[in-house]
Amino acid sequence: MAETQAQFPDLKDRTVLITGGGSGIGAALVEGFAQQGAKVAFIDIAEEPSKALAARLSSQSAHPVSFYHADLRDVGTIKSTVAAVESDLGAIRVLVNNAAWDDRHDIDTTTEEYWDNSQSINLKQVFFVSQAAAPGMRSAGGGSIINFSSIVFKMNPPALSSYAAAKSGIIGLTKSFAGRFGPENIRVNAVLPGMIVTERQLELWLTADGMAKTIERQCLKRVLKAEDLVGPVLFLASDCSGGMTAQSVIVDGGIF
Ligand SMILES: NC(=O)c1ccc[n+]([C@@H]2O[C@H](COP(=O)([O-])OP(=O)(O)OC[C@H]3O[C@@H](n4cnc5c(N)ncnc54)[C@H](O)[C@@H]3O)[C@@H](O)[C@H]2O)c1
Repeated sequence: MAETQAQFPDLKDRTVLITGGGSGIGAALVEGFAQQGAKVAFIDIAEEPSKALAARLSSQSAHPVSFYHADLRDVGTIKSTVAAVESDLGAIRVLVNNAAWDDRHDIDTTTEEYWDNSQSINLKQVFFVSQAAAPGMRSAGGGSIINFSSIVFKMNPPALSSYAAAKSGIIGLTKSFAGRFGPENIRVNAVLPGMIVTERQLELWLTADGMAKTIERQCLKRVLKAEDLVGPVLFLASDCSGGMTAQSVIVDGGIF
């Protein structure tokens, strides 16, 4: 359940597309926007959890929540899926580029194939989903694009070089897109989460010791969860942040 109580009336009936909405932070965002009465579409590669999420939320939201199964590593698939969302729900006014793959790898043994695959999900698709959604936003009079980066690239992570490169690349991409699209009233901002405890993170990467060390570095002495991203993203999506673009918003409990 998304925890934010805030209401952003301008988001009601607005078409919102969230990539990687089937689990983790993306799923909390799907729920958060649905609670605002937005028309929410999300893309994911994970069929079962995504279908279950869409079914659960559709029964309790003003509009049905629409799941589109797609592999974002394929640019043709991105184009056809964005076109399908627009055809079903109208021009996308809010795009949240949330999907990613934070796999660990050793620099010495990383292959070209691994690198290309990692960049295609962590960076390349952010460009092409935004490129595909922008013309509709432009025709509709404007919009808001929110790109998920990470604080991790500032922390010298030894086993995340490709992911860190992509996440820092998203900052540059955000600023370039903001410059290009600002005159068309399309705002583009980045969000940099810190350690966000999700089921997947707990399964794959997080240990009790690692979590304690991160909380030690945070000003806020508690675990941050997916729901902690909902309020900041709703704010960036809403006209309440209408003067903000090209910015990086850190949500890390005060590490930076
Ligand atoms: N969880 C954290 O601690 C943390 C920290 C910093 C930044 N972030 C960023 O926040 C965002 C969400 O993080 P999360 O932990 O919820 O991520 P996650 O890995 O749990 O979720 C990503 C979603 O993207 C989907 N996805 C992966 N590959 C795909 C593909 N090829 N096509 C379509 N969908 C695909 C997955 O199925 C999943 O539902 C990511 O951009 C991540 O980099 C997370």
